[in-house]
Amino acid sequence: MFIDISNLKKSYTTGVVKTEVLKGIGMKLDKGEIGVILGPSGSGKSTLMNIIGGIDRGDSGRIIVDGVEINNLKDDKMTDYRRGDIGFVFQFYNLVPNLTVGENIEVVSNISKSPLNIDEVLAAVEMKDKKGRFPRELSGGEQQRVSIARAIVKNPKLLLCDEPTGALDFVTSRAILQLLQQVNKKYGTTILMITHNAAIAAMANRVFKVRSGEIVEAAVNQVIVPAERIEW
Ligand SMILES: Nc1ncnc2c1ncn2[C@@H]1O[C@H](COP(=O)(O)OP(=O)(O)OP(=O)(O)O)[C@@H](O)[C@H]1O
Repeated sequence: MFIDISNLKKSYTTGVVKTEVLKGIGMKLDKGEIGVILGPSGSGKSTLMNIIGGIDRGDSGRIIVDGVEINNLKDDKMTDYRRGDIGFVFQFYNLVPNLTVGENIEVVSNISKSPLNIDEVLAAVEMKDKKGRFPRELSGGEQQRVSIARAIVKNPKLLLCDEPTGALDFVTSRAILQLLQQVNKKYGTTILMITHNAAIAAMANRVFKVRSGEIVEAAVNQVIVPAERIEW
């Protein structure tokens, strides 16, 4: 198992109020698979993903990623893990506005141990001809392509996508999902994606339904639907 989580718990305390956000999560994902996390707003999806990505820590439980128990890592090792092994894609792209497309990718490539070739990655996301543009000169879908290129240039073991199509229309969303499926095939990158959209689950190997901090259903898809055939 590439991701193997058991009994993960997490609470946040605001003032005197303690909220249990993750109540004993268990989930598994194999190397090279696509996993989709489905669930309503506030159910704990981003908290779970942030813990898997080393942005946050669980209070208790076991979180093994590629054979390493990450919840016990010292801060500097956690930073190495987050920087080296994990690619992040968010709903609102988070590109640096005063850097060009190429430069946005270069800043990540420069601090990576074994980066992929920038032009190859830009070609993979069909943005090679826009390398010199600034983010404001791109559509939302194009900005998301660049943010995917930035996430994969470091050749991450795991690509974490939090609502990657949340701000995009249907056609653009589907193109982005197709791109993620292509990245998964071309580079063998394991992908874990959060979405509100149940239709997207059809392109995943495994689907995890989260409600109020618990996995209420974990399903394995026998048939993986190509993203271009998904409708909603
Ligand atoms: N840093 C924090 N401090 C306090 N409470 C937090 C913190 N982060 C998240 N929460 C709370 O934890 C709960 C789960 O939040 P989380 O962002 O994980 O949900 P989500 O399923 O990703 O929601 P959405 O789909 O709206 O992004 C929410 O009630 C939220 O208010």
